[in-house]
Amino acid sequence: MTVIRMDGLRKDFTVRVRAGRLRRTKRTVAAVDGIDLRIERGEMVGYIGPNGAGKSTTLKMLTGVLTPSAGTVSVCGLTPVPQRTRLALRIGVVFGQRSQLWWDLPLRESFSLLRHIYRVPAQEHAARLRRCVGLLDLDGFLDTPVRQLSLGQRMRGDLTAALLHGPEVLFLDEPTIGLDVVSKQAVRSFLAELGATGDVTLVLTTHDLADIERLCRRLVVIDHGRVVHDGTIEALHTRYGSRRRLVVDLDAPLPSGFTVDGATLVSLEADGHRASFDLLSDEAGPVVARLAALSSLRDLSLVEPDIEDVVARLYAS
Ligand SMILES: Nc1ncnc2c1ncn2[C@@H]1O[C@H](COP(=O)(O)OP(=O)(O)OP(=O)(O)O)[C@@H](O)[C@H]1O
Repeated sequence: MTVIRMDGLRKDFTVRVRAGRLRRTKRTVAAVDGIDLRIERGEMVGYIGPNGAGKSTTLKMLTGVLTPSAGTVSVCGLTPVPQRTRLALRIGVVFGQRSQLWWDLPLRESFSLLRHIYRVPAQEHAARLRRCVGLLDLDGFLDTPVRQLSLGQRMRGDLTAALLHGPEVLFLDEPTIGLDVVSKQAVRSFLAELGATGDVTLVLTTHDLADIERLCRRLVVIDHGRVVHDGTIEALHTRYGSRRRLVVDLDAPLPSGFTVDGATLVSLEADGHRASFDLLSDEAGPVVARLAALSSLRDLSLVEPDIEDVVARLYAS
């Protein structure tokens, strides 16, 4: 079932720019420039792009904060701006840089207020809260006022707050920004668990590609307001010719200019005792066997292609 539809979605902003010392003229910026996208129920989609690509503007149109300049958008069968109140009951929103919690209230009381705002039956609320408290380890700070929480604790609180009314779609804008490694892991594991149920559709924008690798099967990359890639991370690697790298430590040095079927030598170190090869196919076995026949192998490791590199190449192209 399709839960998010965008057809020719567009958002233009009019900005004033300096034209000489005193004069200013108006210029139109196409923040989102004709996006067509379908997202199915239960999908976990990474929505990424360089700074200013139009990610936040898209999320704002999906959540009913901004009216599109052209095109149509629907989330859970609703049109976000005119049906914003109804939509709020069906979606959850987490902005890493902003909190929807009450600054002076302990977390527990913020959650209780949200229960009343969303009119969630007490039992349902208690069950969801129990689950979040368990998975996000909130017990130690449920009674602490939000202003005294660390960023990681606050983010865990915000995630819980976004889920207590049982949304069908969760929009996350930079959910791990500024978090320490442990909190990042906690947030990622929690989202992975949430996504694994298949009930919640997740749309995630982030500059941290480890979030995407951990969580998203599907990656939508936008640049200058347009979709430049829509598919799996593997498809992105294939498109950019990313190769797994095989690094071997050998007893005898390899001569420079050495060739082996199935791989390309990319570097030689330690007087030729350590060699790195880009594998030309998914199978490392035959190449390893050929190398072992030449000289005894002391050690070997396989390095997966780095998504950061691929995405940097995609942004640059
Ligand atoms: N309210 C606004 N008025 C004018 N221009 C805007 C406004 N909001 C966004 N823009 C412009 O629209 C473009 C897209 O901005 P947007 O915030 O959606 O990008 P983003 O992909 O979320 O970037 P970032 O990764 O930096 O958050 C940018 O050129 C930005 O300057």
